[in-house]
Amino acid sequence: MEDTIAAISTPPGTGGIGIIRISGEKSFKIASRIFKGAVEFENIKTHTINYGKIIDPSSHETLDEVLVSKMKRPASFTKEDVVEINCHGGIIVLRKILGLIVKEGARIAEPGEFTKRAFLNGRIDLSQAEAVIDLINSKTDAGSKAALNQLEGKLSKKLKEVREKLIELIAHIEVTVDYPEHDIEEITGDMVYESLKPIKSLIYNISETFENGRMIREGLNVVIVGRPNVGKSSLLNELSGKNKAIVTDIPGTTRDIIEEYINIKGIPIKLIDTAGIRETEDVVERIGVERAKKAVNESDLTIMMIDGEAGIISEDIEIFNEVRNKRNIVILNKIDISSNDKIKEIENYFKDYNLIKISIKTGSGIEKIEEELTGLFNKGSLRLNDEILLTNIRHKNMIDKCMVSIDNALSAYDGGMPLDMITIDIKDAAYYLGQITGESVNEQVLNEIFKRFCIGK
Ligand SMILES: Nc1nc2c(c(=O)[nH]1)N(C=O)[C@@H](CNc1ccc(C(=O)N[C@@H](CCC(=O)O)C(=O)O)cc1)CN2
Ligand SMILES: Nc1nc2c(ncn2[C@@H]2O[C@H](COP(=O)(O)OP(=O)(O)OP(=O)(O)O)[C@@H](O)[C@H]2O)c(=O)[nH]1
Ligand SMILES: [K+]
Repeated sequence: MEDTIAAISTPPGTGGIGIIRISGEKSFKIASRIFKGAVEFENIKTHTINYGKIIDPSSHETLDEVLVSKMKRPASFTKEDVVEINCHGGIIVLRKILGLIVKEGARIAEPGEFTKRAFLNGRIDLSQAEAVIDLINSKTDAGSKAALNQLEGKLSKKLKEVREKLIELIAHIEVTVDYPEHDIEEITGDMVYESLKPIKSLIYNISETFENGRMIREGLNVVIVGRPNVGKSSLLNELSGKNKAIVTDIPGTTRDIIEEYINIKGIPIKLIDTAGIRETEDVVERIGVERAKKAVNESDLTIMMIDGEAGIISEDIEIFNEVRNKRNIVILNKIDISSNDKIKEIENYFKDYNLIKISIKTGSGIEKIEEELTGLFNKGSLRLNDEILLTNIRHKNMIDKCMVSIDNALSAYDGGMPLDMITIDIKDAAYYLGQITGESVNEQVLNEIFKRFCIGK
């Protein structure tokens, strides 16, 4: 018999209500021992919520006044008998009740164990279980929508279809190879080739969605660079609408990297304000400079800022040299106090680049930056509702391995290999898809995945 598991499923700390969840064969028996309400627990109807008290049967001490829900298997999250106790939120009371439940025969659940059981008992597949983690951890609206889509099984459904097609193909080849005398229609190399081609393009298309998927999950990485005092911190503050970065008129006040998540039309953007890329004798600042260079290398876009009042100086050019080969936009700031000559000079220097003129002080031009940022993302049209989106690097790796296997099968055919050799690659392809849905996944991968969950999930 599987252990009966229990955990506090609400976040640590004080809240209005705290929920303890119990799952497994003993959960109803345990609840009967500790719950006293108008109706005996065993007579409570499944999927109802009931008022009563939690009383320690050995000391007769009342621990809390609660609402208890009963969910009879298999119609529960884990597909096991589940009891949920809604307590008053204090951690002391919650721990006391959890202790009592353990004394009565349950054990404390490991992180993610409820969800792991939901997976092992077949209620959700592996990619859906992973979507639960993503949903919990999502930082933005778009990120949580993508996770919810995955939780609803859109990705799984597609991949299962493809995997079934591959398996049918393998079966057909095996019958052809092993029982040539049977009167089923024999499969030819050409037929295998023709079946694999559309699968390859489908897998390729799914793989391609990862670029957007990653951005949705993690946010677009945007790094702001420029020499001291051009207005980097001011821009970060303006775009984020908060006052996180320190704005001063002493050059070099941004000594380190400041990160801020913002949301423009539902698109998550991680803005990074740097100390500027430039050589310096100051040790503290030099570390900042190294980190700035690293941030630029990892960014999806860099915003290079120029001070329109001061015009271009050699330091601007040095900084621009670090980012000119990256995806970038150039911002001419402080147009409110820039002379026409300086503006012309800057326009001329950056005539082959995307130059946006703004004044953070007056607010002019800021919306052009926002358009530029959202435009990067799927050319501005974020269609999340019905699209499959790969957001998980593990899934992306498996999809790519699947693609390589299909490619190998196709080139094995081109190279005149016999059908039974080609099936080896097709089997690999099916195996990799199964690694995403959990149909061919091993214990170690499972443990890796579920340990990322929080306790009580
Ligand atoms: N109190 C509480 N809230 C919660 C959860 C929970 O476990 N407990 N969930 C946990 O993550 C999420 C809800 N997800 C759930 C998904 C399926 C089932 C469930 O019982 N499914 C059954 C019966 C469905 C039905 O009655 O139609 C099934 O699929 O067989 C429960 C919760 C979020 N909120
Ligand atoms: N007139 C005018 N002043 C601005 C504008 N944008 C920023 N400033 C001012 O320029 C000064 C420097 O701005 P910051 O945002 O601190 O510049 P920074 O690039 O982050 O500076 P460091 O941290 O030194 O690298 C502040 O006094 C701002 O108020 C603008 O559009 N017009
Ligand atoms: K600053």
